[in-house]
This record gives sequence, C-alpha cells and structure tokens, in this order.
Amino acid sequence: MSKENDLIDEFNIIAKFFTPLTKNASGTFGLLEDAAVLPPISPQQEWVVTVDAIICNVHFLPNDPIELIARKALRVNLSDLAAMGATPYGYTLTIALRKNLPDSQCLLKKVSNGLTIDQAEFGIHLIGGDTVSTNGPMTLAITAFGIVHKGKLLRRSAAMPGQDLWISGTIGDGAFGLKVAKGMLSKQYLELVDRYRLPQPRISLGCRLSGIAAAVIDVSDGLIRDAQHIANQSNCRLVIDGSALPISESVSCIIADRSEMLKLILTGGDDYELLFTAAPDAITQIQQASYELEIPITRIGWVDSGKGVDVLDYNGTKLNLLAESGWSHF
Ligand SMILES: Nc1ncnc2c1ncn2[C@@H]1O[C@H](COP(=O)(O)OP(=O)(O)OP(=O)(O)O)[C@@H](O)[C@H]1O
Ligand SMILES: Cc1ncc(C[n+]2csc(CCOP(=O)(O)O)c2C)c(N)n1
Ligand SMILES: [Mg+2]
Repeated sequence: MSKENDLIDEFNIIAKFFTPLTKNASGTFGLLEDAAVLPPISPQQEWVVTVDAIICNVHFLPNDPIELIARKALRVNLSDLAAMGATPYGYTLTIALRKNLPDSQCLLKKVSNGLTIDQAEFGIHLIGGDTVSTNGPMTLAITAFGIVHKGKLLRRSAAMPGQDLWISGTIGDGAFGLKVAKGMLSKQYLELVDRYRLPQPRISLGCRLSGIAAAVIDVSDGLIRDAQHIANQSNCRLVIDGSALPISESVSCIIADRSEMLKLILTGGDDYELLFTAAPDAITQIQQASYELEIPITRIGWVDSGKGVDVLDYNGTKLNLLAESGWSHF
C-alpha cells in the first residue's frame, strides 16, 4: 500500500496514532475489537461519565496549535469530572477530519503528541473512539470516564442559604484570550491566549472538595450562566459580589482601559474553574486546600433564599447586565 493510501485508511491511522495511547490497558484490546471493556470497580466506587465535543471556529480557532486543540478537547472533559469530584480513569476520542487533508499524517501525529503529554499529566489512557471524515470543520469529541468513592460525588444541587460562594483561580482570562487571539486586543496580553487554548482542569481541587463543598460546577459557559445552574438545581439565589472577583493582572489592565469589558468577565466563559458553595465554617479547610494545592480560591459571594443570580457592584447595587448571561450555542 502506498504512503498516500496509508493516510486514508482509518485502520492504519488508528494503529499508528491511537493504539499507543491505550498504553495496553486491560480491556482496550489494542483497539482491535468492536468496543472496549471497562474494568470492574469495587462496591465502594462508582463510574462518572461525561462527553464534550470541540469544533473549529466554535470552540477553538483554525490557527490554534493542533497539540493544544487535542489537549483542550481532553481538558474540558476532565474539568467536568473535577466538578463531580471524580478521579480521571480514561477516555474515548472521536475525531472528524476533512477528507484528503494534505497534511493529515502530520496533524494526527500532533494530536497524538498532545494527548500523550496530558495522559502523563492526568494519569489516564485512551480506551477507544472513532475516526471519520467530514465536509465540515474539524471536530474532536471526547468521552471521559472517572471514578468516585460512593458518597463523595459532588453535585450542583446542594447549595443552601447561609453558605458562601467560592471560585478557584482567576476568571475572564479565557474569554479575553480569545479576543487577543482574534486580534481584537493588544498582543501584549499573549499569556491570556495560552489560558484560552489550554484550560487547567481543577482535578486535585475537585477531589479535595468532597466533604468540604456543598454544590459544585465548573465554569465553562460563563460565571453567571453556570451560577444559574447551581441556583436552579438547588432552589436558591446566588449573590455575587462584583468587587470580589479574582482577575489576573492582564485582565485587570484591560479592564482599567475599557470598563465596558467587565461584562466579559461575568459572561465570557472558557474559564474551566470550579465554582462552589460551602458552609461558613469550611473556610479553614478551603484555605488549607488552596495553600497545599497552590490554587487561589476566592470567596465571591453567598447563597440566599429566592431564585436566580444577582451581581452586586462596588457599592452593593444590583447590576443590570443579565439579559445575556453566558455562552449559548443557539
Ligand atoms: N445531547 C444530549 N444528550 C444527552 N445528554 C445531554 C445532551 N446534551 C447535554 N446533555 C447532558 O446535560 C447535562 C448538562 O449539559 P451541559 O452541556 O450544560 O453541561 P456541561 O458539559 O457541564 O457544560 P459544557 O458543555 O459547557 O462543558 C450534562 O449532564 C450532559 O451530559
Ligand atoms: C472560536 C471560539 N469562539 C467562541 C468561543 C466561546 N465559547 C464557545 S463554546 C463555549 C462554552 C463551552 O462550550 P460547550 O458548552 O459546548 O461545552 C464558549 C465560551 C470559543 N471558545 N472559541
Ligand atoms: Mg460542566
């Protein structure tokens, strides 16, 4: 078979680029069967499963480095596992590429290289997937499997009035990074593009929050939109203190120049930080976790009775910017 035919044969692609990512784990069968088998887990543990697709020009830009696109596809899923308090086990990968791409071999090598790096970082392996052609944009869909101890699962529905509202890391970097990548903001803020391209799933924090936090969600669609999910699932009102939001130095500089951009911090999305509620007496454990994991964690509000999400400004006045509260696909 010629080299060119190698490229279009999906089975060669799988053997060359994807089988090594299984690390020969039991039940993956060298990616030569119709499906994979997940190992039995103990009566004290449960599987946690999530799937997210990322699509060119919807979730990433055509010029983003391929290695980082692949890692982002994995990381947005790991972020959902983190929000459930789960430890990642493995993942399946579906990849849709344009037919007859001149450099598909090279592109797939980069996908595999990127995934190899993150497999090592997060201690996981490939379980299976699908490799298909498309007339549309490049798409990567990952299903991630995690394991959680029974009783340790974190949910969106456990917020109660009187609890505090916390967030990890800084918010707004991803959304502002997208603007820099699109040339809409100065290149002096290039490190924000890195945050957009390579989110940091808060796996260690998610595991640590079991027993400390009440309701937990990861912020993918925007702080207000994802806070609304906690409020809705928990039947309570979340109040966000706009003056307490943790923002990076770069975002703070941008905002100082253009105050209308404050809204982007609250609604932009692409943060992949953990937003959670906790009883007031959990503060010492939260600060200890923050210190040990070297992840900033900031109290940004509280839980009240009622519905929905309110954001207060520096004077404690309710902001009226919620018509569009986050990313929406439709
Ligand atoms: N097409 C679908 N079929 C079945 N379940 C779905 C479908 N779309 C979404 N869901 C489920 O709905 C729930 C909420 O989905 P949503 O996409 O809002 O959450 P998320 O994955 O945390 O957000 P994001 O996609 O921004 O990461 C998830 O449990 C998801 O599995
Ligand atoms: C090129 C480009 N344009 C816009 C955005 C913003 N964006 C797209 S989907 C999404 C929410 C999470 O996705 P999902 O809900 O599908 O998991 C966000 C914030 C981006 N990341 N890249
Ligand atoms: Mg999520």
